[in-house]
Amino acid sequence: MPKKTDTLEQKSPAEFFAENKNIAGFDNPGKSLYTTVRELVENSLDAAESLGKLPSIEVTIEEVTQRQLNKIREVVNHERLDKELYQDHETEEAKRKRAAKELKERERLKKQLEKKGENADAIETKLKDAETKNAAAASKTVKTFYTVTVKDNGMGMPHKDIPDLLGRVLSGTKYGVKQTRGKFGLGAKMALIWSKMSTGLPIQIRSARVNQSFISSYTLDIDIQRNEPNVHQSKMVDNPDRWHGSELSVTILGNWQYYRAKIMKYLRQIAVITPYSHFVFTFKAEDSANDIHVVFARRTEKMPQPPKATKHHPRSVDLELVKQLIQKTKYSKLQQFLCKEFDAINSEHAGKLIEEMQSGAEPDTDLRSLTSKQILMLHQLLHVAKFSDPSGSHLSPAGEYNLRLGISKELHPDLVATYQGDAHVLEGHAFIVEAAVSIGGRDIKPGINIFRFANRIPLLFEGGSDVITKTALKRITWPAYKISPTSDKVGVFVSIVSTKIPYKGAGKEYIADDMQEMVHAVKQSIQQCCLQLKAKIVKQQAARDQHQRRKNLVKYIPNAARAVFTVLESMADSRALGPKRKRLQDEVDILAPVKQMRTDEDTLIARLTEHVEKIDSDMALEYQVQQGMAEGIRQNVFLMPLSAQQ
Ligand SMILES: Nc1ncnc2c1ncn2[C@@H]1O[C@H](COP(=O)(O)OP(=O)(O)OP(=O)(O)O)[C@@H](O)[C@H]1O
Repeated sequence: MPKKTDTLEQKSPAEFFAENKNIAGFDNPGKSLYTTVRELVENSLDAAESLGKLPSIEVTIEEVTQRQLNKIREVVNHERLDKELYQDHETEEAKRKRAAKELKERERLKKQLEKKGENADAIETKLKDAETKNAAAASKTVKTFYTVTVKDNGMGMPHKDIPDLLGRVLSGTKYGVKQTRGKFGLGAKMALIWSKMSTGLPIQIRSARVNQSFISSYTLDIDIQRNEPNVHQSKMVDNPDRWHGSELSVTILGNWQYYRAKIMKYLRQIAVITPYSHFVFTFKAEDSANDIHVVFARRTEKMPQPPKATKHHPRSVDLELVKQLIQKTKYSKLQQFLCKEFDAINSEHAGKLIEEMQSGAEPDTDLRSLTSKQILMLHQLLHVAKFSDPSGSHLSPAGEYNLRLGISKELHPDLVATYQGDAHVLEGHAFIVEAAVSIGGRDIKPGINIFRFANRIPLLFEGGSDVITKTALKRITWPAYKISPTSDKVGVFVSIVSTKIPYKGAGKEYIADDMQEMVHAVKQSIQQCCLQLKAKIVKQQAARDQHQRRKNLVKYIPNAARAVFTVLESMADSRALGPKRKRLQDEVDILAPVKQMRTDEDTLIARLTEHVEKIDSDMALEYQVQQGMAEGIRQNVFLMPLSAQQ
């Protein structure tokens, strides 16, 4: 029995997500800054790619101090009356103790670095870094705010839909069966909810559709209790240049200091997976000396074919979805409905399925007259009947070319191998796994460095539980491919695309490791890259061995020549030649040139060097021939004279 005081309450979706921000990746101010950038950038990429436009995206983060924020909000910045009331107040005694502790820590660090043999400049830089970190920690009670602005050249949003798209949680245009980065209709709204909770400032939007004569300009926030947009201002501004795209700007509480590395890593990885995009990133600090400006330039105009919307696969639909489809479809007859609304069912197949239902329904039964029982039977049958798998042709993987290009441009590895697998199926949704494995390169640490992507988004958090991390670390026998998982600098890049990425959670951080189909496809694609690398590594190793052998032989030539020449000299000098010595002299006749001083030590060195080089190139040729034969059947090429074409 509920207690009398128990009152029934209902929450709107916006309230739920405001109270459980971590579910959507807004765990703390730093992570919220990261997720805001990420959600806006991903919307921009979706918007440009769906138009078939090469994305050009500008990301700006501008530091806003509490004072500046108050000015924007028209709140008077008051002087503190009682300093002791404040968290950041430090007594003289506490200040003295902190300074002593920092000095001690500095000395300890200095000694440690000197012991490691670091030079004076490096020591000074590291001490400065440590001081900056201390200062950041000491000032952690001082809150910093940021205005995040992301501008794109995408398809823009219809004027009348903007309030709903950006001010109502769980509304969006990406719920269909199509590969998109966005899926939940949540990301941009979470940024708005966080801005409302942390600064109270609304979001600013400018947006224009292709060939639109005006630019929509909105200032809006969200009524969290009602899950409704709250429009402060809406205008249509002239668009003489026919600009199209969107620009969203939101001011939130954040922590650049702690999340700077993650944000930069995110941008760099998104540049790897979309080398056809152009990103301009600017950080405007309060002190302009700390400003950052980075351009991730477009390296190719070759964009993957955009993903296509597809139909629901019969194995992927639940009972509710079947009912919804029946309500929404424009088709009125059962047979038509089955073959038009589902993937993998043609008209004949639909007829057979209806017969198999044995429910009294006929191919031309009116859909709206189906009883609940008949719908139940249909749903059951869709999950037990045999259907061909979705083909995956509607998906848009990055492609081996783009993957290789992105990795080469950002990391400059010594070796890289790529592989794109066939389409596989998970709960009625097709997915494709692509992989690349690289060796060496810039900013890569010795060991296995994993880069995860899903629907061309980098995944940077919760890697430990992810199917890609677990497979790369536990299911690949690296030494079998002549790769050392501890001392080689190995980059493992895996990108999964699907109409439904099986993320754990709305934060889109990782894909679970408990789906056999996924585990198998990820493992296979990494292994295929490793096989290609093994062939290259073996060749490199053989070339290195050969080079070493030659080096060793050449190294001993002067000694050997000297020894041989001394022997020859003493033989030539010898007056008493026995019969055996005579025979040798007849057969080889090498002593005469020595006697006449036509052969000296240098001649021997030159001849020996010539001989080593000849043997070396003979062996190299033999090796090439063997390799050529080992690499499989060659196709004959027939050449004909140009005159034969007439
Ligand atoms: N830059 C943009 N250009 C065009 N449309 C946009 C842009 N940003 C957002 N939208 C529209 O607003 C909708 C809502 O965006 P939101 O980020 O809230 O969710 P989503 O991208 O659909 O899904 P998810 O929560 O998984 O990111 C999108 O579906 C899209 O239609």
